[in-house]
Amino acid sequence: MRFVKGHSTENDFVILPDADARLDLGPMLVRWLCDRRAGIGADGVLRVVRTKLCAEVADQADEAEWFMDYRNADGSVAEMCGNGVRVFARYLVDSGLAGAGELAVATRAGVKRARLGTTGDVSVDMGMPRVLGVSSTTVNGREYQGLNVNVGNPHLACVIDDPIAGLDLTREPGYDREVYPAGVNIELLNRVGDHAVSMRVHERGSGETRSCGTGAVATAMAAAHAAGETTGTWTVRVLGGTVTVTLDDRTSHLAGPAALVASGEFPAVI
Ligand SMILES: N[C@@H](CCC[C@H](N)C(=O)O)C(=O)O
Repeated sequence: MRFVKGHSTENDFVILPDADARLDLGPMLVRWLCDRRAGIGADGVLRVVRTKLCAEVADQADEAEWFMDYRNADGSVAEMCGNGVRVFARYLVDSGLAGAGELAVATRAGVKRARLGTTGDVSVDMGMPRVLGVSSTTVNGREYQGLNVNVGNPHLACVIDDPIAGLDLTREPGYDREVYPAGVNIELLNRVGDHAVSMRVHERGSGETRSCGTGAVATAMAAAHAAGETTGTWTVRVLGGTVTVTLDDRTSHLAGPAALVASGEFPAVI
């Protein structure tokens, strides 16, 4: 079985080319692929499959030839992955499955449109994030209030005064399971300058990661909200680099690097 390894700002993925939907991608295989000691190692898996062959997204096939079938490191399925969709687009272009320019990708959260050249950064239209209210999280015994934002997947983004560098995110932060029955991605952020924030994230299904694209959009939304703004461009610094989020009154865009770094093979039966 062939794989490609890619990342954006160190949020890393195993990419599995499966154009004809032949692969039975169960949670055990995903967990092995993502295992950093016994497997290949990644925060998640991106299966590359023809949209028309996947019943759950076949209605998007007229607009997007390829479906990003995203899985978290624990084997769970998620609706959307902002860094993943940019790495996915880079893979499609670099492998000749799509041309550079604007490129539609089917996801469980609907069609996303990426824009990229033959090299360089990838930008994606992430849609309008939905602010659903406020909620709170408990990290290292401290409670923080934040914004409940849906970016296709669920987020709780908290602007905090405590320095995020001092937080221990090795364990899952506490959250309100009535508000988030299917789990949540939790971002903690500090303002670090004019329209600039620094963010750490604990991802549902993957633990602390070095970046999260949907999390960066939720973060920009929370930072804008705290500043009394609804539009604008935000620099979001993460442990693995920097991404940019632009909010306008119709949609949001996420831009930043996306790179393919290795390829190889693993046995079909592991
Ligand atoms: N890292 C991703 C988000 C991946 C999915 C998330 N863990 C979830 O379960 O919703 C990103 O870049 O957006």
